[in-house]
Amino acid sequence: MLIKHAHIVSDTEYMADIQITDHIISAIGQSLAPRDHEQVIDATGAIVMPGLIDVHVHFREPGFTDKETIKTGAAAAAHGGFTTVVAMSNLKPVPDTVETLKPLLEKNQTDAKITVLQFAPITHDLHSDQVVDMAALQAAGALGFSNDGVGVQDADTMYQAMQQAAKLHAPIVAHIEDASLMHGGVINAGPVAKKLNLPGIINQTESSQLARDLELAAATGVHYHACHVSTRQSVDLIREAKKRGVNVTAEVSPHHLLLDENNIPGDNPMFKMNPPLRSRADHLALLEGLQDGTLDMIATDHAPHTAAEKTGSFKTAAFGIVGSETAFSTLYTKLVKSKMFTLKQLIARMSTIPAEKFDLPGGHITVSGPADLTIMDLDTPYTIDPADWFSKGKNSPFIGDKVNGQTLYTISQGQIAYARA
Ligand SMILES: NC(=O)N[C@@H](CC(=O)O)C(=O)O
Ligand SMILES: [Zn+2]
Ligand SMILES: [Zn+2]
Repeated sequence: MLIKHAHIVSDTEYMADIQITDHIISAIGQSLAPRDHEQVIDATGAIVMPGLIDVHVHFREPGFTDKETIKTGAAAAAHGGFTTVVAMSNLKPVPDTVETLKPLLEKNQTDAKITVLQFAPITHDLHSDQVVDMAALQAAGALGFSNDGVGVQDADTMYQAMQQAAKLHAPIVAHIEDASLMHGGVINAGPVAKKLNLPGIINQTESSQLARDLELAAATGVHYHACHVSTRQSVDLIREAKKRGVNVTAEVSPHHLLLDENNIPGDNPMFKMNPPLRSRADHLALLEGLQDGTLDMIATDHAPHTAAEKTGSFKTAAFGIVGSETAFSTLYTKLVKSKMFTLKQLIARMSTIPAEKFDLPGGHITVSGPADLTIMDLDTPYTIDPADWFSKGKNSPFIGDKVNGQTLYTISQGQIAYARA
């Protein structure tokens, strides 16, 4: 395959042609000539960036395939420009043994045109007592360990898990939530919760468990990754922990970067997710944390649910929104076009940095590197419409928004995973 007239935006920005042989970038140069029978893509007017990488998606298979399957989730990710994703393990059965993990890993390969990697759980059945056999699950192919969906409530369980993971050089990827502080909350504790008469979730539900975990991470040396950071207190704790050398990385979701509780238009569960949209002050702290590197990367927390689960009230609807097919366009439109971030900074946080921190392929456009590339049209505005999506989940607060950033091609391991018709 030959990509002509590529405006490459990676570590540096320049014009070149890119030649792909099998799954590798074989040449980057000026006026490369097509080989016999070579497929030629003319990228004139678009940008070519390293394929996006999302370390936090929910594909719901096995167990909840009315919400999403590996096939639909991976197609949605490819449509969003992602060439590698890492899937969470809040599934049924939870892949907490080699017997349940193996078939899932196989299906991640066969049903996806992009690279789908997998976290195994930290504990059996996501309960807070018994740590899984991490060595066996890692040997079977798990990238790391996460109980995403629920916090690990017992400190000693987390401590033991971190000790095991540290030995294996495997990351602990934490959904940080002290269940005893939830009190049935469904929205951020604050003026909007009061106005809508809904039970609130205080910031300390997240930050108090994060403080515990950072102490345990410091003691064990494990690579500790904080999922969907949502509060200013968490940003402060991570900034301080990094200063003293704790091996911590953190992600923030597009919705927490783009919205806060003031954007919630009444009791509409399209705006319900865990952790919730926080205050304006929290929102600004997350943007600042992403800017200064306290928050390393952006991850979507793509969380599809059925239409029935996302209608009605905040009180009864499921937590979570989809993100794969809107992340790049919404972030590009609101953060880059407004000049808050440069395009290079956004791409670093959506590709280069997650690749580096989780030791994943891609993140750069280089000769001999993997042919994981996304060709993106930044010029043509369009309106976000779930009818265009591959995901089964249509639960998004961004429906109807006018954005720029439309994927033309997603090329994963040298193969076209998505092409705009
Ligand atoms: N984020 C959510 O609101 N929901 C996620 C779980 C999670 O990411 O914690 C889900 O699995 O639906
Ligand atoms: Zn979570
Ligand atoms: Zn999640």
